[in-house]
Amino acid sequence: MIFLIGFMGSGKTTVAQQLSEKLALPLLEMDEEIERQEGTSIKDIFSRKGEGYFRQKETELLQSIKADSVVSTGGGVVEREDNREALHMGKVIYLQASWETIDSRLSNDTTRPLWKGNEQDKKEKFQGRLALYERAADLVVNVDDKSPEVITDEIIRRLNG
Ligand SMILES: Nc1ncnc2c1ncn2[C@@H]1O[C@H](COP(=O)(O)OP(=O)(O)OP(=O)(O)O)[C@@H](O)[C@H]1O
Ligand SMILES: O=C(O)C1=C[C@@H](O)[C@@H](O)[C@H](O)C1
Ligand SMILES: [Mg+2]
Repeated sequence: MIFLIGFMGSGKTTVAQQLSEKLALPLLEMDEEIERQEGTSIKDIFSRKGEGYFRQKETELLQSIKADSVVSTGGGVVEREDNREALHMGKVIYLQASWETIDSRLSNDTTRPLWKGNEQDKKEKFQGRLALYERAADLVVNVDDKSPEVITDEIIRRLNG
């Protein structure tokens, strides 16, 4: 099992797809799976049922994973202790991106309910998460100024090395 963790916009979804193809493992995109189960968007789940409800679904899904696969997690998966424990069942890869990378990638994004407020609010959320990602990771891969292909190949090389 390979878990990709990292802040919103770090490239988990993009890289997980390529990684699953190259390693010939099934792909599980957690945000997408929750949207499928709930029959609506993450944004809508947050606004109708609240973040607590979403987090509960996220934990249940994580704890239900059995098949060897590449898992693209949601950016907030490291917030709960239960989730951090569940991640130990696999290799945890942290896609580490600078604030500048995240801010420029998400500049026009309106789909992520927790990417909101002024620059300061967003930056605080980003900085508050960094230590959690680092502590949860088996492998830290910096993604700044690298293409998804280069990142994917680096992960495979370092997993085998
Ligand atoms: N290595 C990269 N270089 C340039 N752009 C990238 C790279 N990886 C991802 N992107 C772009 O950045 C945006 C965010 O990427 P992606 O959706 O994969 O992030 P994420 O980590 O899954 O975010 P979230 O946690 O919100 O699901 C997308 O528009 C994607 O095309
Ligand atoms: O960083 C977060 O807390 C989130 C990231 C997204 O992947 C989604 O899981 C949701 O928007 C929450
Ligand atoms: Mg994603």
